[in-house]
Amino acid sequence: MTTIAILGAGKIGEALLSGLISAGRDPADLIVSRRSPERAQELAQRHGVRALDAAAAAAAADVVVVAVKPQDIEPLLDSLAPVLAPSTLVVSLAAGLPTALYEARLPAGVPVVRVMPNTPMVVGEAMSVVSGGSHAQPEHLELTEELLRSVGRVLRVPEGQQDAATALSGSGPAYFFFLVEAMIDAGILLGLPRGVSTELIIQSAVGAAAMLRETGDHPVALREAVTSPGGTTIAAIRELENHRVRAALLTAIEAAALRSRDLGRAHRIDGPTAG
Ligand SMILES: NC(=O)C1=CN([C@@H]2O[C@H](COP(=O)(O)OP(=O)(O)OC[C@H]3O[C@@H](n4cnc5c(N)ncnc54)[C@H](OP(=O)(O)O)[C@@H]3O)[C@@H](O)[C@H]2O)C=CC1
Ligand SMILES: O=C(O)[C@@H]1CCC=N1
Repeated sequence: MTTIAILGAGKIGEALLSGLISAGRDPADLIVSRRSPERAQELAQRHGVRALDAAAAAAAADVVVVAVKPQDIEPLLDSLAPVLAPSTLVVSLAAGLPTALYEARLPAGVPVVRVMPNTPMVVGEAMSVVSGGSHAQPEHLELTEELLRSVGRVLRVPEGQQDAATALSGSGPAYFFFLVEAMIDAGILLGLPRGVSTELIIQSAVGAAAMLRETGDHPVALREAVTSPGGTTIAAIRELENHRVRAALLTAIEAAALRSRDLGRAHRIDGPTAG
């Protein structure tokens, strides 16, 4: 069986861990690592997996998933370099970090695949966007995609599209949660009990998402079908347009992509950037 080490089992790392276990992967084949050994042990006990420090976990694994914050990558790669060889596949989930950074810091020939997943992997509904580095062979991409398909959908893109993908689907669930939160508050403003407002909005979100996926209809057509002449929806849409919500989304998502690019640029490929 393939042994998988998740280095940095925080929010997205634990989401992957629980998604893989729910999808039927044997916990005996999974290892987790966190900076705090106590937190790693606690997580390991909760999921019935092993906890090791990063270097020991990587040495014992066939696939090393890197899920630390981009700011924490340098010391981690320094600790992994002595234990990794080209027989181990490195899968990076970190926003902004190019495969070239890993390739420069790890032994020659280690295959690296860059992935931008998202948290809905806890319910098997992730969107994961995958790109291979220069030593990644078709079998490395296929193995990565097989793992990620067990927790959702997978799309392969050129690495140059990863910052955009990060802004769209990596961060995307947060935009929907933000919208839902605001819509629930609107129900409170209108005098509904919070529980009622929450149920109305969540079911509307689930229903709208299911229609988008299952009908394949364009979002404009689906919105137009809700928007009766002289009715309630167009009154709300006028306010959304007055408040430039569409422009705000374009600017917000562009800001996320620029931030992803900057996170990558903060690391010189041949060594840490001073200051
Ligand atoms: N959250 C999300 O929705 C998504 C996040 N990502 C990417 O995933 C990465 C992690 O993000 P997120 O999960 O939100 O962050 P978290 O802070 O929740 O998790 C980061 C984890 O890394 C651990 N860590 C740091 N250094 C080491 C080390 N040397 N060895 C082992 N573990 C270490 C931390 O351990 P400790 O807790 O003990 O300090 C922590 O658990 C980022 O690069 C982000 O860009 C990608 C897609 C979506
Ligand atoms: O906010 C972040 O930086 C990470 C990457 C994508 C989602 N969360």
